Amino acid sequence: MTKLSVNINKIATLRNSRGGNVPNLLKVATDIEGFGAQGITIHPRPDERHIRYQDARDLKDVVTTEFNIEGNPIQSFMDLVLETKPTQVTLVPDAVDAITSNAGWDTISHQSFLKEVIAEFQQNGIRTSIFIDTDVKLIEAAAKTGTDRIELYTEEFACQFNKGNKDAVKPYTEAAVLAHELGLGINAGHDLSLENIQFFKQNIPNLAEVSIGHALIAESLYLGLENVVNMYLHRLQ
Ligand SMILES: CC(=O)[C@@H](O)[C@H](O)COP(=O)(O)O
Ligand SMILES: NCC(=O)COP(=O)(O)O
Repeated sequence: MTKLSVNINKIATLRNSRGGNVPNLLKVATDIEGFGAQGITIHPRPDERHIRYQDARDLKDVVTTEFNIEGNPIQSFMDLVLETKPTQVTLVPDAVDAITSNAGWDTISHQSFLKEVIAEFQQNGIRTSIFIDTDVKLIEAAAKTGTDRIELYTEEFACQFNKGNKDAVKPYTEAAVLAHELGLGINAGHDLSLENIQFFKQNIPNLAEVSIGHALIAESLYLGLENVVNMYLHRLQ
């Protein structure tokens, strides 16, 4: 079974746009769990443009499924994760000014740094995952960091799938086979959607978890619009 961890960054984006507490991030997380999702993912960025560090602290007491915190392990992020002790930390090498995550780790040149931070998280009972591209050498080097899992960075797959190029899944299949042989757990995420998720799942052996946010929230808005417009019309009769 592949677990679905819902990334709620975009709920925080919407909340922050008005400065109040609508939508209520904690209630949304609880409801998503109630609807059956097996995890909640957040990606607090240093500028706190969506998820705030305080959200991570508040969610810690609310999330009852798998809690996954993603981010670049700068000192403030490390302190937050060690304080909140989520189920899993996903390390992402994103620049401070990145609009969204746009690269996986170079696990060769950052090998000793990754080893060090991964060991610290694991000593504190936190499962680790590394956001990574499909390159064989990077997967082999990831295994040497001691990480529990990798998260395959799926933007390129999603982009090619959208253009009708289904062969784009092949490097992901090969990376997953190799990762499994090396004893790594396999997660995946970025731009996964209702359109591409079934095909991706069918082609990736041992896929433990996907984290999905942007498309899932956009699809929820769209699929919910008819219902809500009609509820307003009913109240206006
Ligand atoms: C690692 C990853 O792919 C996601 O966390 C993605 O970066 C979502 O972050 P944003 O919501 O800030 O785009
Ligand atoms: N790790 C990927 C994630 O949490 C969500 O990415 P996206 O669906 O918002 O692109």
